[in-house]
Amino acid sequence: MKVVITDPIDDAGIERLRKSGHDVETAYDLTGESLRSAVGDANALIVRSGTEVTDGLFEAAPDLVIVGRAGIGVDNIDIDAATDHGVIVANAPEGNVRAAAEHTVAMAFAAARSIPQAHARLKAGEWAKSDYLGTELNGKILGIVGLGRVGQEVAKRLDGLGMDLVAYDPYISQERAGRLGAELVELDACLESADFLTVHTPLTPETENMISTDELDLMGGGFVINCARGGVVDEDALAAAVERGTLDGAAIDVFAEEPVSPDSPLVDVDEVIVTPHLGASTEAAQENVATSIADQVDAAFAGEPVMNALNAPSVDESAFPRIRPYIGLAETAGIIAAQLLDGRISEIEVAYEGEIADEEVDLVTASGLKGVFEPLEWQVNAVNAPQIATDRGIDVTESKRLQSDDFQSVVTVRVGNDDDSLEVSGTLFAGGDPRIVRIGGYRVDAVPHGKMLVARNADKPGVLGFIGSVLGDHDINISGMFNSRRDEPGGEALTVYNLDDPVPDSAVETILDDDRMIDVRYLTLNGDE
Ligand SMILES: NC(=O)C1=CN([C@@H]2O[C@H](COP(=O)(O)OP(=O)(O)OC[C@H]3O[C@@H](n4cnc5c(N)ncnc54)[C@H](O)[C@@H]3O)[C@@H](O)[C@H]2O)C=CC1
Ligand SMILES: O=C(O)C(=O)COP(=O)(O)O
Repeated sequence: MKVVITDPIDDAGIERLRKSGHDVETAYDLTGESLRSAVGDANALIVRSGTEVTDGLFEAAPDLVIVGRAGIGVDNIDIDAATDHGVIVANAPEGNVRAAAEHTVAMAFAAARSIPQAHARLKAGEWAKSDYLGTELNGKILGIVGLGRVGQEVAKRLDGLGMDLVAYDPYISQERAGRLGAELVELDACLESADFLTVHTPLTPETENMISTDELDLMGGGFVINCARGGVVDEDALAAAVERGTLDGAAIDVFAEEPVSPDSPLVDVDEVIVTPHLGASTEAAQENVATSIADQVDAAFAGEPVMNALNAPSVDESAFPRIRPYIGLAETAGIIAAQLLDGRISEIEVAYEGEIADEEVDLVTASGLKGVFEPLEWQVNAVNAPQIATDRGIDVTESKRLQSDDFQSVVTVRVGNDDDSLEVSGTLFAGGDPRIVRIGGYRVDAVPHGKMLVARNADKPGVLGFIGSVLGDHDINISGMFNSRRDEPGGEALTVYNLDDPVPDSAVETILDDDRMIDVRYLTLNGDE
């Protein structure tokens, strides 16, 4: 498989991918057409914050399976577009957290003691000792906006250095904040009390410019640190607030546009200290995120769960071996169900009975949907199947029942519309052998594989012989067959055939022409033609 890496990652990740046998290409600092052509035949794309992964890029890379972000922030990746194209987006949310937290602490000290400014003047030959009277962090109040992974690590470190903590994060509990020694407050209260304000939220429409002129005015002094994302703090407002003395200073690692223009007001104001997005740039962090992403790319190629997928159903690694065989079974049940129902499908139910009902089945359900959509020839996989269902106005439900009447576990895909509905159930026999055990109201025992014919007919003598002879006339060999009768003798019957040879339309028509036949469908599974 081909992996294209468009922002520098640690060699450990590249080596891991090469060891797995992938063709790894690096193509840094590209934009526009050259970026599009670099990813044209990629199966995986690995980026950091330097590559904008847009809808257009997905269009240019039709074979992409996964975009791996060797780091945390995914604001540079159009995840909706990825989902539309059936591409997994995964990040590495753990590996650089400590690096980002340490950089934040370093920036707090650097701003409080004017280290960069003093350093520059001394290097220029000036002994400016009397110009710098710093601020101690000890005893001051740290306001944290966004108490997630990085925010919490910052809290622990600065609590240990004698700061008092307040935090604003509408999505975490008071109890969790309390465990970190932080008082959870509203944003205004956080701003009013903070001597140092540090932001650690992702950049979203909600957080963009959430700290602007009015918010900075509430601080009325102190320092603002942004080692999260450019644009969470309004850059012009921040530069102006420092310049007019509303704030004592600021320390900024991330910018709305990167690389930041030398003309940016933040670069211009002396009391604003800046670093070029270095929060994650430690050896340990880079090795962590690069290897984490390499492993996830490998998993995606192998069809295994991608641990930090952001747009695909996630599965616990330890549970995956238990649900794995049901992924294919649900897909097969979906394919069969979709081909046996007439008319547009407007609802799909994926139902679980028995032991499987006790598992995390999001991925199995998504595979059932994929199966239903596959015969409709929509470009679909388990990533975009739920989205496709929503886009097409198809109601999807999932149901679970811990009891199963006949088998250890049964997965059923039911498709329906206003006129009709049809369900196909499957189970796994010992050794993981998939079997279809119910089609519509019929109990069957059919091996779902390759070329199949499903026939519904009046339960009358000679019908099976008739179908067999039509197939024989067309040189079609029957490798397996299961006949099932519903109700009383003389009612309706359903027969599932496994065949060695394809069935031409003419054979289906000849069979259907017989009065005793109700319906005949030729299906192919597992990519068979
Ligand atoms: N400078 C650098 O090199 C690095 C920057 N980062 C950035 O740091 C930021 C935080 O990363 P993590 O802590 O890992 O993310 P996280 O997802 O663990 O935490 C984010 C927190 O922000 C909170 N939040 C979301 N919307 C909010 C809002 N409107 N107001 C207040 N809180 C809100 C969430 O509830 C969550 O607790 C991200 O933007 C990430 O990209 C991360 C690593 C390195
Ligand atoms: O992980 C993050 O969110 C970061 O901001 C790190 O960005 P980078 O990988 O250094 O471009």
